[in-house]
Amino acid sequence: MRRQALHSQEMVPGDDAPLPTAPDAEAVRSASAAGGAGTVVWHRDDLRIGDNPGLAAAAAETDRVLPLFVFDPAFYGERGMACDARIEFLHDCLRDLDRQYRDVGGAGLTYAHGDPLDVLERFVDAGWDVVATATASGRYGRRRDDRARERLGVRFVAGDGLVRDADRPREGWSDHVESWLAAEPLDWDPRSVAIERVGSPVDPDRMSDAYGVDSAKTDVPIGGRGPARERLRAFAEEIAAYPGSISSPLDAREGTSGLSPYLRFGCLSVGEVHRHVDERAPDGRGKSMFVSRLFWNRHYTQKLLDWPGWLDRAVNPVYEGFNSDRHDPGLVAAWKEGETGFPMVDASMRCLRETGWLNFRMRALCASVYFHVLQQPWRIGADHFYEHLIDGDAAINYTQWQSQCGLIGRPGLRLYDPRKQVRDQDPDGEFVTRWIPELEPLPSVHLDAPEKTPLAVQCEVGVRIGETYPYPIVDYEAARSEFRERYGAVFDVAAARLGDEEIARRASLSGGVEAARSIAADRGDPDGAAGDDAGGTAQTGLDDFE
Ligand SMILES: Cc1cc2nc3c(=O)[nH]c(=O)nc-3n(C[C@H](O)[C@H](O)[C@H](O)COP(=O)(O)OP(=O)(O)OC[C@H]3O[C@@H](n4cnc5c(N)ncnc54)[C@H](O)[C@@H]3O)c2cc1C
Repeated sequence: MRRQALHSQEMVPGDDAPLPTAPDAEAVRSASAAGGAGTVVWHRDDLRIGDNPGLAAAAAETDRVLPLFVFDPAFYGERGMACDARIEFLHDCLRDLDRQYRDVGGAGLTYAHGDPLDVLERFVDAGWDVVATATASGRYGRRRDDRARERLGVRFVAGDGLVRDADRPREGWSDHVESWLAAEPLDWDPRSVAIERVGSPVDPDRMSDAYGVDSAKTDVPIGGRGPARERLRAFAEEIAAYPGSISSPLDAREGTSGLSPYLRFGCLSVGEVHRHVDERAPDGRGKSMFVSRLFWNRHYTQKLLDWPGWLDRAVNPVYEGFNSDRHDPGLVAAWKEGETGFPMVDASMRCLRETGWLNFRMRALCASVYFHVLQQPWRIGADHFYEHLIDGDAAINYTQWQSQCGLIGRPGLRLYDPRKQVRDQDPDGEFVTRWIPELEPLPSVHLDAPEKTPLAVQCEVGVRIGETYPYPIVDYEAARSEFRERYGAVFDVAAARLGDEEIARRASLSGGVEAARSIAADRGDPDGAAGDDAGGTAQTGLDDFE
């Protein structure tokens, strides 16, 4: 059975938790009676004490804060859709957050376990207020936060650069983010507040034991602010090399910032990263390209804030269920295992499973081949990425998947050719043979399409395509043309749907509702005339955020 998604509507967390809800009500009551109640700061994906909107707001209003992290059973075990390596990374970040509080003279972080609402209720009943930093989440997190607000009066403090409560969030959006990035960090004075803690029987080690967390991944970064700051400092010094390192899967591992897991868990704020690079990194193309990526981070996160359906429904209803009738578990399994017969895809998928990270280009390639060539349902692929990525971020992962697959219905769909990617990004076959050692003996000139290697060469080097390594699992050219035909056949109808106010809003394009409407006007045909060039090879850059 496939794992239940965290964001699914039906999820009921906590019903099979192997640990009791903790700390218990009595422990909370007696700690509160001893020193009086103040404000609980409920940490979620903001695992830092600096530049933290929720914490800064609490510290400004009270002289007693209690930082709390609740281990939610929904994120663990079979239903959690998080690989053990991501959980271990989270646990590193939590130990580090505990240290951050102790380093400024506080008692540390209180750990709890259970349905967050049940845990928070114990504090509210004992007289505490609760504050949290607002975040963009899917249906599960949204429902949890709505209930926390309504039932317990939890206050969510915005400050992440996203536009909330606006009728048209995309109007003036870039200016808004730019001025947010230029703002001063949210400081607070640790000497002005007592940082309290309630003893609890749970901590990261106990959670790992209880849920059997034991990662087999390798080369995974250590979580926490120290490693994050070190990575940021080193990257800023080498930023000039960034543009040349982005596309190759080998160069990117050291040449891009590697900050994504730290941003995902909030060890660093986006603003802090921006400030450091702005002040310390040399001006040039590397710096401006990197800063544009920080905008993309906010852009894709804004999309999820604008419409939670990104996680489970095609943004353009015309593409809902596309490829579902062709679902072939054998093709999906081959893609997940790195056994498709397309070396760049297979090397990337094995690398993802083993290390939990891939550069942007290879993520896009694997998503493209999965949806456009193997023609499989997008969400199964997106869930697999989400499970294995250490930086697995619901907002970015699922919106990127839908964009890469072409589910928005805008022109400029990009189809990646896995053989060209070998020739362009790995001409010596270093990446491919690192992850597919069975191809090591093959001369690198054959690594883009091993099935075309002359039999005499195969015999000579002892690699038999079809035995040592699979033939391509589908005929690339035929599958691609078939996809283009199927996709193109409904493209004009899909483009027309972008003219609907509701669809235009949920698409959350960088140009807002107007941009969606103009696609509908230029390319849409509600009566469904086939767009024979739709899904063509147009290579849009990402500078328009798609
Ligand atoms: C199908 C697919 C799924 C993805 N899933 C995720 C995910 O779950 N989590 C995630 O953080 N990124 C995701 N990305 C975006 C991107 O691949 C990663 O952010 C990047 O590879 C992380 O490495 P880095 O920190 O060294 O990146 P850098 O190039 O150093 O970029 C710095 C930061 O900018 C942001 N960023 C960079 N590229 C993008 C982008 N295209 N979209 C949005 N933000 C971006 C990230 O926060 C990143 O950490 C996905 C991309 C694709 C195509």
